[in-house]
Amino acid sequence: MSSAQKQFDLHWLTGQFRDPDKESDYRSSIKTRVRHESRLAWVLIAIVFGMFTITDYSLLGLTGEYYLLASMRAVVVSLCLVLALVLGRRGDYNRNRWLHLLPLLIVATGILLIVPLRPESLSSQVTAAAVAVLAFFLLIPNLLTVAALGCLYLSVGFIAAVMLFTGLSPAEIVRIVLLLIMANIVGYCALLRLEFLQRKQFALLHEERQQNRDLVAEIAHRKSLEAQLRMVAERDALTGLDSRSYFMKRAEGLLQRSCSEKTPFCLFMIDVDHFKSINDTWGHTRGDLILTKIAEVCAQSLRPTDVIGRFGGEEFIVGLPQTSPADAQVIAERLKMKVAELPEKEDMGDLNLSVTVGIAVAHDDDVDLEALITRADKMLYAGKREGRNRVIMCEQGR
Ligand SMILES: Nc1nc2c(ncn2[C@@H]2O[C@H](COP(=O)(O)OP(=O)(O)OP(=O)(O)O)[C@@H](O)[C@H]2O)c(=O)[nH]1
Repeated sequence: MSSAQKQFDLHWLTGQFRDPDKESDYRSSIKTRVRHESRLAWVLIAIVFGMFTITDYSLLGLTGEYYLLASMRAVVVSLCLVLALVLGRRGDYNRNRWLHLLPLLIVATGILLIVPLRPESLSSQVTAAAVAVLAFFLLIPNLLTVAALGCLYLSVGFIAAVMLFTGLSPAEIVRIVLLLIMANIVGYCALLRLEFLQRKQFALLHEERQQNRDLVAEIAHRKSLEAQLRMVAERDALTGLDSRSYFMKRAEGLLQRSCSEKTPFCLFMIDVDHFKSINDTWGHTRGDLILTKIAEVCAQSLRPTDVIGRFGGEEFIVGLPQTSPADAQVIAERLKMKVAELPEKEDMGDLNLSVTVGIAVAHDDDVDLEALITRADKMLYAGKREGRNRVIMCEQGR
């Protein structure tokens, strides 16, 4: 049996969940309904019990016996109304289970007291007792165990009262016993079935809610995985800049747009000079830090409309839409200067941190990003050849 099934396993005798926590959850979930229905049931029972004073009057008249009976009914009715009020506010199968038993005992006692007071109307009292047993089980909201206790008290008490106060023959008493046993069995089985059905319904609802919660959690998990995957695909893990592929995608779009809007577009290839010797001298961790700082400086110096990515190793790539060649030159010079002024290199002795920048300018009908990159790359290597730490722009006429 799976743990979920075990959790919703029901006791065959009481119809309750075997798992106390689950049973407590169920009882809490029906608390409001139980309070409302209990109040209604006990008000109705008080009215019905009280109305029998009219039949008592027609049978007995205004005799001492009638007054005794009427007073007893008045006490029972008052107690039922008080308990209806209390149950309406504090009724709870979890905490005040025995409060639900109290009105059953009071009404049962009322029924029992009628036996010695009016032994001549025993046949109608037997019917009333059997009906009361069924009502205890089926009409008054209660736990099966509590209803069964109330009915046991009524049935045993009724048989005892009959034996003590009516002088019926043993055969007639056996008939009454059988009738009450039958009423108890029918009521018990019906309420047991009801308890099973209600708890199974609760269990199904609970399971459905759990499945919904699992589904929501699964969706959130998948979304976060998707975001992580997107992050891995779009971002360079070391610098946080666009990855090469994501840069290409974005730059492609910007280049197309510049072409259709006939606005200038420039591309930088930036390479850190003598980076191998930085790694060799200060180690790869320091080299990584320098790369991160250069990336930061570059990203901060650009406009939000520009795109920057890590092209590979110690090489960065920048796309600048709506930027004239003259402006591109100024921006590249500024980037170069800012890298040279990086504070991170201050404790690195005589390190002269510098970058070489190759710039390519897109022409009006130039939509080939790869070709633009190749041109910028050529400028970059021209700059390297010419001694590094410089900005080289390709000739306007390709
Ligand atoms: N720390 C670090 N080093 C890297 C990374 N990617 C590439 N490198 C190193 O960068 C160095 C690049 O060296 P080269 O291609 O010879 O170029 P260079 O030394 O910068 O010389 P020039 O480009 O000609 O000025 C290599 O030693 C790579 O191992 C990285 O992510 N972190």
